[in-house]
Amino acid sequence: MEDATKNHVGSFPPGKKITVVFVLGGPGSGKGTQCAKIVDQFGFTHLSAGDLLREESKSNTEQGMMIKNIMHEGKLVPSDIIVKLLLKAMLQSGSDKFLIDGFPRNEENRQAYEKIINIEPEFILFVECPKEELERRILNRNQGRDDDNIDTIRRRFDVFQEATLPVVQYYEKRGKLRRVDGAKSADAVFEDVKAIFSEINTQANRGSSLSRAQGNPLKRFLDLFCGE
Ligand SMILES: Nc1ncnc2c1ncn2[C@@H]1O[C@H](COP(=O)(O)OP(=O)(O)O)[C@@H](O)[C@H]1O
Ligand SMILES: Nc1ccn([C@@H]2O[C@H](COP(=O)(O)OP(=O)(O)O)[C@@H](O)[C@H]2O)c(=O)n1
Ligand SMILES: [Mg+2]
Repeated sequence: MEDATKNHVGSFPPGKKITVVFVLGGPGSGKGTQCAKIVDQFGFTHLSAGDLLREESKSNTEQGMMIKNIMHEGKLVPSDIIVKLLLKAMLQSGSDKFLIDGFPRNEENRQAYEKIINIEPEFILFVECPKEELERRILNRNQGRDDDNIDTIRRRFDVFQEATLPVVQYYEKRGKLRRVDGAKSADAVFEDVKAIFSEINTQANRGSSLSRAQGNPLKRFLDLFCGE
């Protein structure tokens, strides 16, 4: 991977409110589809953890090859890698409203995010959909994805069940979960999504999501990952 210390990626302007929404749901539930609609209507910056990893996997490095193999197996990439990619993309975007799609997918992802980025999510949009429908959608997705084959799909379902659902429950216990029925048409799902996002828009002036007490996230990132 490119060494972030060699790039000036900037930092979040001090005092600026940074809004983060996590978007979770089974593989094929329509996370990416809804995120595109939210971007159009609410002006968020969409960061797909899977897309960032797919891009990184193209680099002709040991890490690129490792990511490619893990994704092909339907397993989860180590959290430090994905959190680094997310933070870099957030800082480079210059945006202050982020939809983080497909993250956190396990407890380790969640803890790494808290340690390194630590911007309290406004809420977690959870797109629910039955397994049979997920399988049907993925097999018809036609995006040429290496992991959209029946063997990998089954393993991704297992990972979702075993690793991601506990994270969903974690946020549910804290009153942060906003569920939508993803089995409806994409436009019908978006009607429900709109209602949820309109709610945060009207609360836009309620204090900062960014925990300033934690200091500059870029500095924490460099300290934690790049040593000296
Ligand atoms: N509500 C929906 N009804 C039917 N098909 C959908 C719906 N939402 C998305 N799709 C289709 O299902 C596939 C998976 O959607 P995608 O947004 O890539 O899901 P995810 O990002 O959760 O894996 C895509 O081919 C997409 O066009
Ligand atoms: N937080 C994440 C997100 C994705 N990934 C990897 O990326 C793959 C594809 O993720 P994705 O979000 O693009 O998949 P969909 O849910 O959109 O089908 C996952 O199966 C994992 O191998 C990961 O390791 N960690
Ligand atoms: Mg997706």
